[in-house]
Amino acid sequence: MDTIVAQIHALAKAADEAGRLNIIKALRQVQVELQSPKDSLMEIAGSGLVNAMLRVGADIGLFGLLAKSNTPLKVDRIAESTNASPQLLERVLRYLAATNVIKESAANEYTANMLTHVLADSKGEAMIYHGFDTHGPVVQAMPDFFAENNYQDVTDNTNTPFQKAHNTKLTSFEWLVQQPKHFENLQKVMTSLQGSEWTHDFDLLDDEVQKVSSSAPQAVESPFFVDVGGGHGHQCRELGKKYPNLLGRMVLQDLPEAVEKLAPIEGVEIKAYNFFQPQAVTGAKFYYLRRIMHDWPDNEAAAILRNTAAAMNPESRILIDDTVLPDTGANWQSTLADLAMMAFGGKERTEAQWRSLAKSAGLRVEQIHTYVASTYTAVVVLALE
Ligand SMILES: C[S@@+](CC[C@H](N)C(=O)[O-])C[C@H]1O[C@@H](n2cnc3c(N)ncnc32)[C@H](O)[C@@H]1O
Repeated sequence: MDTIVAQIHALAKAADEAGRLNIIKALRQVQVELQSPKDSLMEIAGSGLVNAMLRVGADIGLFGLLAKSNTPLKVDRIAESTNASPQLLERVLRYLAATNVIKESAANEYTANMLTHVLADSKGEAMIYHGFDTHGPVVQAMPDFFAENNYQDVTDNTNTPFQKAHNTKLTSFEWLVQQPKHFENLQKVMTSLQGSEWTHDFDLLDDEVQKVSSSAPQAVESPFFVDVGGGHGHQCRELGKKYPNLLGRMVLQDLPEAVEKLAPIEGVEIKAYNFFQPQAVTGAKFYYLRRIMHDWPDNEAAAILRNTAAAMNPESRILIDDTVLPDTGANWQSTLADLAMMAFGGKERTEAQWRSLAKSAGLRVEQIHTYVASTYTAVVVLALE
């Protein structure tokens, strides 16, 4: 068995990203095929428990404790540091080790594994809380919501499982900005999803950046890149690192609650902006919307695009950084993302859906730059019609 595992590790190490994902897909398939009906039913019975125990682990600081320790820790020592009883811990830790969240090193003794380190990081912790506190109740509400709404598609973001779960009439973002802790977790989660891969081999971007003088930083009156709904500004930072000549010509926009307390970012003008209002930065070369469109139903998504289009000149382009779903065979990650977006009124879109959305806002799809083929992640370039 160890030889097979070592061989799989070697294969994954030699593979590119698509190959790595294919190996995981094959392993999941093998697991399903090897499971007896009893195994499968037990797994279904326990679904949700891992998330609850992850939340408990984060609450008591378990992952940070294990990750920081150079040696394995006995349960009694963990109990002292966390104020949880050793008896409770013994049972919780045993389960977390059995589900590969932490590693059991000896009887009643535990250490961190790779996953523990991911969860100990502040972004991992934000994902635990976002998944359990914000998204978890929404998932629970989905079956009853669908039944009450006669199993119709979710197209109105004021009537979704989100409102049912959180007992609110507000849309998801209206609610989130009133819940600073939840909103902060979402922003942190966003900084952990993807880096600047979208810039790789993107000829349009490279060509346009070339045109920007590489001499002294220029005034922001002629902005080049506007990150609309850019959260904590991680994309502007990445772009500034890759293309220092853009410093001084980038603008970060997001809701006041997201940007008002943000520390300054070198070379980036930070502006509070609601994308349902007219876009005040006119004539920029690029308006970049990453993971924005998929948060909204078609009507709202078209309104955002129309507000942006009204600020564009014929040379301007909108860069939508999102998923382009394939017509068949979509993988579990993208289908999961689609249902997760549906839960508050958003959706992942196929190429035909992107084209029709662009047209409805007076725009045309000029190019689709797919930068991670295995996850269908692409920059959809829109120009004025
Ligand atoms: C899913 S996050 C994506 C953040 C960032 N673009 C990224 O890819 O990491 C959605 C972003 O849209 C922002 N947002 C939501 N409603 C907005 C609005 N009406 N105007 C401007 N930004 C908004 C949120 O604050 C959040 O930062």
